[in-house]
Amino acid sequence: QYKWQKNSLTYRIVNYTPGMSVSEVDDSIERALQVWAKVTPLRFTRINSGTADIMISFGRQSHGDYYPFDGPGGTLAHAFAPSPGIGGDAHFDEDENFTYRSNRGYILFMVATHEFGHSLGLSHSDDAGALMYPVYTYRNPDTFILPRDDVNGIQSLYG
Ligand SMILES: CC(C)C[C@H](C(=O)NO)C(=O)N[C@@H](CC(=O)O)C(=O)NCc1ccccc1
Ligand SMILES: [Ca+2]
Ligand SMILES: [Zn+2]
Ligand SMILES: [Zn+2]
Repeated sequence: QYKWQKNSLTYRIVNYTPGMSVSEVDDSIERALQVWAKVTPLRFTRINSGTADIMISFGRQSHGDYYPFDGPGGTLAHAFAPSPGIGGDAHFDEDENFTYRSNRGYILFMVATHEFGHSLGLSHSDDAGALMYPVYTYRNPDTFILPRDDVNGIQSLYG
C-alpha cells in the first residue's frame, strides 16, 4: 500500500494549536493540500466528525502512537504513509512555535505541505531544493512554488 488507491480523500482537523487562530490553521492546511491537488488527480474533502483518511492533529511528547514528540526543536511533525487506520494521518508537535507567515517560528503551511507529501506516499528527497528534503528551511508562503523534484515524485505515484 505505497499509495492511495483512490483520488478522492477526506481530511479532518481534529484539534488546533494555541499559537494560531482557527482560520489561520484551516487556511494553512487547506493550502497545503491544494499544493498537491494542483499537480495530481487527487481531491481533498474536509469532514468535521468521524474518521477521515487524513486525520490532522497537534500533540506533544507521547500523543497516542509509538512515536512520541521531543519538545521544542528536533522533530516538528510526522505523517504516516498511505494505509487504512493511522495511514495518511499527520501529527504536529505542539511544543513548536507554528506561525502563519512570520519567519519567527515554523510556517505551518510549509511543514504541513511536507507532511502531506508523506501522507500521500513520498519519502524524503536528497535534493536540497526539494520540499521533501528532510530539514525545514524558511520559504515565503506567498511566493512558494512546488520544486520540480517534488512534482516529479508525486506524479510518479499519481500522475
Ligand atoms: C524522522 C522524522 C520523524 C523527522 C521529521 C520529519 O521529517 N517529518 O516529516 C521532522 O520533523 N524533521 C524535521 C527536521 C529534523 O528533525 O531534522 C523537519 O524540519 N521536518 C519538517 C519539514 C522538513 C522539510 C521541509 C518542511 C518541513
Ligand atoms: Ca519537537
Ligand atoms: Zn504521532
Ligand atoms: Zn519528513
